[in-house]
Amino acid sequence: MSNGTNGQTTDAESSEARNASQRYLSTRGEDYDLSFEEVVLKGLATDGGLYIPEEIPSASNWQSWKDLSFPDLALEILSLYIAPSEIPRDELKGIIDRSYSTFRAPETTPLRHLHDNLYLLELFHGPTFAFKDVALQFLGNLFEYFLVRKNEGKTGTDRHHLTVVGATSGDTGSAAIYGLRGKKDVSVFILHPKGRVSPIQEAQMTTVLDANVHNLAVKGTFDDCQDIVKALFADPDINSTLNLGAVNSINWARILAQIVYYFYSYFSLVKSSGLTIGEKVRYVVPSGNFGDILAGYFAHRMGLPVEKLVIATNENDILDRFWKTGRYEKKPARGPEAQGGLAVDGVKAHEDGVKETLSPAMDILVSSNFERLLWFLAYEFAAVAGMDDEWNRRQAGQEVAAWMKQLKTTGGFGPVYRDVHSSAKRDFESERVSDSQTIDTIKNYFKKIDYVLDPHSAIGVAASLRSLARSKVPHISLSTAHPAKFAGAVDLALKDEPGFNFEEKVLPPEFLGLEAKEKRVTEVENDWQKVREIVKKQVEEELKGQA
Ligand SMILES: Cc1ncc(COP(=O)(O)O)c(C=O)c1O
Ligand SMILES: N[C@@H](CCOP(=O)(O)O)C(=O)O
Repeated sequence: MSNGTNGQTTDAESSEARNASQRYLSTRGEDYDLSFEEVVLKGLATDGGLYIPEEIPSASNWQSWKDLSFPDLALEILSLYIAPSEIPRDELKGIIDRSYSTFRAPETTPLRHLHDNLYLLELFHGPTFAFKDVALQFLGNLFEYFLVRKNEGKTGTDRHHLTVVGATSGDTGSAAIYGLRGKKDVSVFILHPKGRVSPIQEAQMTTVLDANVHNLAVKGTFDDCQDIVKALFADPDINSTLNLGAVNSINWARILAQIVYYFYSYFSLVKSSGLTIGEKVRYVVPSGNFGDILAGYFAHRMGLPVEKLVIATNENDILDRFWKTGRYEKKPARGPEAQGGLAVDGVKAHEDGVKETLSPAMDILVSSNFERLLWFLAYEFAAVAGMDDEWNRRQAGQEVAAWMKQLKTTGGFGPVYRDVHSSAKRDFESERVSDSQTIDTIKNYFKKIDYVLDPHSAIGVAASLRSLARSKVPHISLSTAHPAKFAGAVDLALKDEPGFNFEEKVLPPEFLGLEAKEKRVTEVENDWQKVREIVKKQVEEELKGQA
């Protein structure tokens, strides 16, 4: 283990200065006792696992945070996971303040009352109009902070250069690019599935012409892009020579930053409704890679009064099927969909099993962050045996490693032990929403309250309505993107509605003329070794230019 503090302290000293919630381990058990800086810069663990804190901190004083601004609340929450010996509090505050100064809404993530007990948490007021900005503005500034510190007094090839590689189904890519464009000592490579992101999302990424930004259009699906990224991280050659960094939600900092808006929206609700602090609410989260809702799980475990976290999937429903059956399986669709034809809803399914839906950012077959939840479930299961913490952690790591191996070799695993499934059902419920239900929801809310939902947020609202039929507590439904990013789906739902005009009602001035701007993008085969060569060559050129 390295000390992660620019050589100022020994390993033992820096480890001691960190609480258990500020020390990190891998979900597959082989990597442990890492610092926050190490896990942020490494992204993916050496054993292929994802980093998690050794312990989720209990925030006994959370109620005292009620009147804090978004950045001040972020400082309180993030400080529990980042030791001041790693980032002094005033410097962490500086990083946070810079990150949220770019948001258009004064509250950063405003809460809107839709009707009755249903509230919408608008997460799309950042630079790229999607919830990813909340974490990626922070991560971009965090990378910069670590690099400036590492490179102090260094010149030429002695400088630490970070090569960021990320996979996107549309939103992570542009948010990462906006968070990292023009930053010193960083090259960014974003892989998107060619033709499977919306035209605005594609333009947001490819019209950024900064020299350190590279868009790669992969002939394949989002899962193929994600697999290529993971294969690059697993390759010792490129990983160590190019210092790979992750911007996807495999990077722990992504999950961490998202915990903040669960608390913030709870306090907004307390202040704007009759809710008494301490009463329970439900959060409903449009889900794909399981990163957003996992942040809600952390908030809940830290003490936030959550009755249930409701997972809302589109027709790519691996998560929904797990909650219903206890089995986690990619399982290609049966029937006409499996032949690549049109299914009931007009949804196109590809041979690989991924369906092309109207909510493309959630067209994901394998949800990478689910692995983090599995670790906590396996830990809880192991703890029943009454052994010590170290034993429980080892057991959890072994269990997760075995499940992941089975997923890789057979395409699925399960059913998991009954107690593991029950623990998952204690905290979560799930709903699957079809394309036609998505369209109906967009239509209904436009007619009912003159509000335009994007298709992903509409999935959350449709799931919320079902959940409201089971529970009377207030529901906070997460709105994950601005509707202008998904003009096709919105237009399909609303084009015949009297009074609807996309340009006037939906399009923000920032998107005007975007698609006509100059673009830069490279088409690549669905082959990780070919991608590796492109990345290597490009970084070498950039480094030569700097030497
Ligand atoms: C607009 C939008 N909604 C929902 C999701 C799903 O979030 P998660 O992958 O964190 O589950 C994504 C992307 O992942 C997204 O871009
Ligand atoms: N929907 C995402 C897919 C990548 O997920 P991530 O949260 O792991 O980065 C996207 O829009 O790119």
